[in-house]
Formats: sequence, structure tokens, C-alpha cells
Amino acid sequence: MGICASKPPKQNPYAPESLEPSATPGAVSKDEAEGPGKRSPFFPFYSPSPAHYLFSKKSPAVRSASSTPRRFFKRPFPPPSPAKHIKAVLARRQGKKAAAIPEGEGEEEEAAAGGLDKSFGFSKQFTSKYEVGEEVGRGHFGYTCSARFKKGERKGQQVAVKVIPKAKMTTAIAIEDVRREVKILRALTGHKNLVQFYDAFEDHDNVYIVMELCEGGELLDRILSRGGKYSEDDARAVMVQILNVVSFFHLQGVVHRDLKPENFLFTSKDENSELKAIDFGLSDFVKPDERLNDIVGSAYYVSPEVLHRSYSTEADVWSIGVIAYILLCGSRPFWARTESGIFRAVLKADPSFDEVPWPSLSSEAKDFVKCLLNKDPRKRITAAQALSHPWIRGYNGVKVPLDILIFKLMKAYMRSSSLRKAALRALSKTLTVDELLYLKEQFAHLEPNKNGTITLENIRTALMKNATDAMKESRIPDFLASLNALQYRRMDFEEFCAAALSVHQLEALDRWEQHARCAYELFDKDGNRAIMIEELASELGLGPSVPVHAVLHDWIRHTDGKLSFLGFVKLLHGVSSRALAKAQ
Ligand SMILES: Nc1ncnc2c1ncn2[C@@H]1O[C@H](COP(=O)(O)OP(=O)(O)OP(=O)(O)O)[C@@H](O)[C@H]1O
Ligand SMILES: [Ca+2]
Ligand SMILES: [Ca+2]
Repeated sequence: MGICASKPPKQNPYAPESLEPSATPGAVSKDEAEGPGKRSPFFPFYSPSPAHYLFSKKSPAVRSASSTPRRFFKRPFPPPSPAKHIKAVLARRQGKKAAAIPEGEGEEEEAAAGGLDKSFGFSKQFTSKYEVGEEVGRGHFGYTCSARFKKGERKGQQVAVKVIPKAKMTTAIAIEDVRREVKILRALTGHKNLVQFYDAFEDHDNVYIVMELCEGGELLDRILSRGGKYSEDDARAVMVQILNVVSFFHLQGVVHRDLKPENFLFTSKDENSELKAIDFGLSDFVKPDERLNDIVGSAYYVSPEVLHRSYSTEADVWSIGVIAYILLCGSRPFWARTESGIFRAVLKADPSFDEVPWPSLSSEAKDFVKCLLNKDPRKRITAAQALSHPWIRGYNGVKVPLDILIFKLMKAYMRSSSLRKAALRALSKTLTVDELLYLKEQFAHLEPNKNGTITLENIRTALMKNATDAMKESRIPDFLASLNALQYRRMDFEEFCAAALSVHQLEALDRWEQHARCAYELFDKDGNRAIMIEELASELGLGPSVPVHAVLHDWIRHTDGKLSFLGFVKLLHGVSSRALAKAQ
């Protein structure tokens, strides 16, 4: 029996009666139904802290549980509180149709769980190596204790141990999730803003994940203890660390899927303590051109495309946007009393930037948050791009890391027709100095010799320099094969700009129309030419089933048979034949 397993269950911190929008009435999940017990002495939010008290008093949700959110139009969003996982996540883990079925109806799963293979191949020596201390935190799936090495070189050194009871793993998915949690943490460990992984163990009752002990508490606690919000400078310091580590995950082909202030810990109580990402319980590998479809995460932080069941790493950037919004104003951007209400807000509502303190914050800060919270994942900036956003750029020597996005865009570029390449080149000439900064930094990562050009080998080397085992799993090296066309030639910075610019992201800018018009004029001078509809169809790779004359009619300028402005903009997007067929 595991040492920690005998601890009495704590009162669940995720059911703060007044701050959380309760799930569907009567729907209490198993976690929430856990009995009362000892509260953690380390994490003030879980016991009534002054900040908690303050918010409870102010929270509109507290003043009248029966009021609709609409009544609080002036201040629609309550302050942050611990986030519950989406019910579907708990259901999938616990093998129930809904996470909130009444107690006693889970026996079937329990019985079935007997047939599940709960061996992980981890060492069984946990109790002989570590002496377990106090509980320091708790989530839905595990609880964390401090511990000390019993012997050896590190004797006495403190660590943290996340204990995941095997009894909670009632489905094959739950077991696989724990396997993956350890695999991903083991593969990624080493980044300075990621909790250091030491080892994993198991016994009959539990899995034990041994890692660095972070003594500074959760980011959520710190937000609350500061009265809800951060100054722009302090928020920036937090954001830089979050973006750094998340851009690293994304380059490795890992999507975290549960970014929230509870999953970032400070190493010490110090004001300037380093921040560390934790909890890969919902994380997954994602290939560069793959879309995931399972709905996972925590409701307040979930992105629209996760709800639409087609997403990739951009979903994490959305969650960072929610964290940034909370840091800067102390309220959640999307809020409702029920889970489905929150989802509706995420899909449809625009967060408010009109209320206090937004009018007094810098326009860069607002723009930064808006870029992260763009509902269209193709238009949303990446974590690496966010580090080159004017609100962050230049802060404390921030470096912009290599961005996986440029490889995806380069792949599309390499496969484009010569006409589209010419159009992209024209567009790249209209980029402003600000927009070019990011591309310059990306090019610099790929161009070690500073000779003005890059080769496929340079790209491979740059990627491998940052490679971890996770990259193999997410098949990023395989992805390089799609850039094979570069094998026999070099790419200069001008062409790189055309290849690595994102038309969708530029389209999100207010000045997009100007960009596009300007680019069309340039294209008209240099690249435009009389073109037959059939030729255009073949350039676009349209199949014989597409009625090209009907579809491409407007793409051609009738005065001289050259590409029209509309055709130019569509070409920039590299419209697929499916989209064209739909557009008829
Ligand atoms: N390395 C650590 N050092 C100190 N405390 C930690 C550490 N790792 C986890 N904790 C604490 O334990 C809590 C639970 O850990 P974790 O988030 O990994 O569990 P979980 O059950 O997967 O959570 P969730 O409900 O968010 O899925 C954390 O929120 C934190 O307070
Ligand atoms: Ca957690
Ligand atoms: Ca988790």
C-alpha cells in the first residue's frame, strides 16, 4: 500500500460554493462529492484567505445565486477561481456517460476496471527511496506531497511527489493519460520554465511522479493574493515565462491542453520567483499537420476550436489569452453559470475591453490579449509570435524562439503554383518593419552562417538543436520531408518572407485591405499576366469535376484577362478545390 494513499481525503477545493458556476443543477461530480477533510496549509485559496473573502463579497454570483448573468451587465465577469475540468473529460476518464451520474452507478466500470492492465513498468522502489511529508496540493486526478530522498548523494533533498491513485483509473483512457503524462514530462524536462522531472514509480495502489518541489504556490493564488490583478509590467514578466515554455512545447509537437493559473507554480515565495508549468495530465502529441478532436481542458480556458473538435497547438495560445486577460484585469473573459453557458460565451461573445481597468491600460496590452483571443485559430498569433509582439518585445532581453508555424507555412508554399508564389512574394514586399522583425528572427535561427540563404540542411540542424524525444513522437523530423524541394537549392530572405508569412494572420489586421491592395499593385506591375481560366485551374490543381468557368469567372479581369484583385486575394489563400466547390 502506498504511503500517501492512507491520507484522509481533503475537502475538494474545486467546489467553492459561491465562486463557481455550478454545473447542471443536481449534477455533482464524484470529485465534488468528496467528503470534507484537512485543508492544505500551503495554498491559501483552498482555505478562506483574505483575498478569497474579498472576492466572495464582491462576486455577483454570490449576491444572488438565482440571478442571470445578464443582470450584471456592468461587471459581467467574476474574478478567477479554480477551474473545473470539462465534464466530458471527467466522463471519459471515469467511464461514465456524464461525469455527474449519481453515486453507486459506477459499479459497472469498477468491475470492468478489474480487467484493465494498470502496470506502467515503473520502478517499485518508491518507499525505499523517499520519505513522504505533507500534502502540498491537490487536483482532480492526483494529490501532491513533499518528500525527501532517504539516502544517497541527495539525502535530505526535498522533492514533490504527485500521487495518482490507480483506483481512479477506471478506464483504458485514464490509464493511457497517465502513461502519456509521464512520457511527456520525461521527454520535455530540462526547460527552465517547466517543472524538473526526476523519476516515476508505482506500486499496487498508486503511480508516483517525483519532481522538483515548487514552494511558491500556484499562479492562481498569487493573482488572488494581489487582489485580482497584476500591473502591466508584472503581467508581462509572467507572460514571457508562460510563452517561452509553451512555444517550446509546441516546437516539440506537444499540446498541453490544460493551461490555467493552477497549472503554473512559482519555485519560491519570492516576488521575482521563476514560474514553472506543471500537469501534463491532458497533454498529447500532435503532428504538424494533424488536428485533434477530443474535447478536453477546463471550461474557462477552452478555445472555440476545441469545442468544434478540430484543433492543434493554437488551442493553448487561446488559454494563455484567457490567463493574460485575467492577469491584467482580474476577471474572466468568458463566464456563465453553467458549462454550456461558458461554451456559448467562448464561441460567440467578445470579451469586454471597455470596463475598468482596461481604459487605463496600454493599447499594446489590449492588442496583445486580442491577438491571443482571436476566435479563428488560423488568425491567432503563435506563442513564439506573441514573444515578438510590441507589448513584450524588448522586455528583459526576450528572445523569440524558433516557431513551428514557419515550417507549416513553408510546406504550403513549396507546394504552391508559381503564380501563387509570385502573389505571396508581392504581399511579402508590403510587410511593415514590425512584421518583418519576427521573420528576421526566424530566419536567423535557420541561418547559422549568416550568408543570406538557408538550405534544407540548415532547417534540419535548427530543428535538431532543439529536439527532445517528444519531437520523435510527434514526427516533426518526418515533416521535413515535405520541404524536400529545397534539397537542391537555397532560399534567400526575400523568398523566405513570402514562404513563411501567414495570409490568415495578416487578414486579421485592421490594415489588411491596405496590404492586399498595395501587394496587388506590385503584383500587377511585376507578376500579373493574361491568363486562361483553364490554365488558372491547372495552376490551382483543380480537378475535372470542378466547373472552372463558373467558379473562376471573377478571378479574371475582364478588361485584359489578367488576374483580378479578387482572384489575387483568393490565390494568396491557396484556395482548395473543396472550398471552391463550396463557394459556387
Ligand atoms: N512540483 C510541485 N511542487 C509543488 N506543488 C505541486 C507540484 N506539482 C503539483 N503541485 C500541487 O498539486 C496540485 C495538483 O497537481 P496537478 O495539477 O498535477 O494534479 P491534477 O490532479 O492533474 O490537477 P487537475 O485537476 O488540474 O487536473 C497543483 O495544482 C499544485 O498545487
Ligand atoms: Ca492541475
Ligand atoms: Ca491534470
